[in-house]
Amino acid sequence: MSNQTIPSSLSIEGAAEALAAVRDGRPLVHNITNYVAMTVSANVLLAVGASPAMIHAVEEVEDFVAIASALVVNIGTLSEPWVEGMRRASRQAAALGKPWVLDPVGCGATPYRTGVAAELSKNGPAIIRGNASEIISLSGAAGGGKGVDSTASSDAAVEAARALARASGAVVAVTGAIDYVTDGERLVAIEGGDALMPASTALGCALSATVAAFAAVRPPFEAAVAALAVYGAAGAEAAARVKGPGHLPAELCDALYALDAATLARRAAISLVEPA
Ligand SMILES: Nc1ncnc2c1ncn2[C@@H]1O[C@H](COP(=O)(O)OP(=O)(O)OP(=O)(O)O)[C@@H](O)[C@H]1O
Ligand SMILES: Cc1ncsc1CCO
Ligand SMILES: [Mg+2]
Repeated sequence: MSNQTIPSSLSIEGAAEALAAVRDGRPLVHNITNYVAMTVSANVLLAVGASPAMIHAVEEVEDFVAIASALVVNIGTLSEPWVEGMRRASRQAAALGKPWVLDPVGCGATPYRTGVAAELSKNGPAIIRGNASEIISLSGAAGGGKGVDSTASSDAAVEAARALARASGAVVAVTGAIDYVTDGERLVAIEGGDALMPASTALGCALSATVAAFAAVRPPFEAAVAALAVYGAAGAEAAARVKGPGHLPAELCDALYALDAATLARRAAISLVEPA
């Protein structure tokens, strides 16, 4: 991996500037997310400097999208009334030109979940963020997962991510030991985080919400790269302070809140993989 030719908007300095733009702008982020992730996602968004709202009623999602700066749709604990809210919110975001992020939680685990994720992916998400199993499954490739935790490495999902980006028109972020962002042509790798992170539930969901906050202040590709670098740096910083996964979400919020450019540069790295 080489970052000799990385554009400044995709650099660590670019990520620090994007974080400053989130803190300055305090974007209102509309979340349709799962019961498990709601509190940690809201706390992570507050810690990063955004303003979260958890709004899923079919009766109000379109009106809320109209006042929000970005939307995240996470299918973690889906049921039909929620899915209808997801449909309406995502269509409204696309119609109003507001960025929305799809987190296809557990895609591949059941036909219903896979079908809903595939349907929503056609509603013009700016970014799709998932773990390796979810991205492999949503791309239509064989080898998707069983539940909400990944059974594959992010390295094994890079080709699926590229295919999904081309098919959906979205920027695709696939996370794991190394995070990757692709628009079907460019491929960027982000190093950071810690192996303890998957041992604490919904940190990926809160990451997708963070990606939405960055998409409110930057174009999708830059937003995804910056959000992953910021989150990876804060995750590594937090993991160094805890004895186990229990306090990781709280330490992650503290690390996001305090994150400065020097810590970001020390704890995360961004490299342009393609074009080489
Ligand atoms: N082995 C690892 N080493 C370093 N960081 C990791 C590792 N695995 C995951 N992460 C980090 O954890 C965060 C969440 O990514 P992950 O792929 O675990 O999401 P997820 O499976 O969707 O999580 P969840 O469904 O529990 O919300 C990302 O910032 C990612 O970089
Ligand atoms: C554990 C769990 N189950 C449905 S959503 C969720 C949060 C992590 O994806
Ligand atoms: Mg997830």
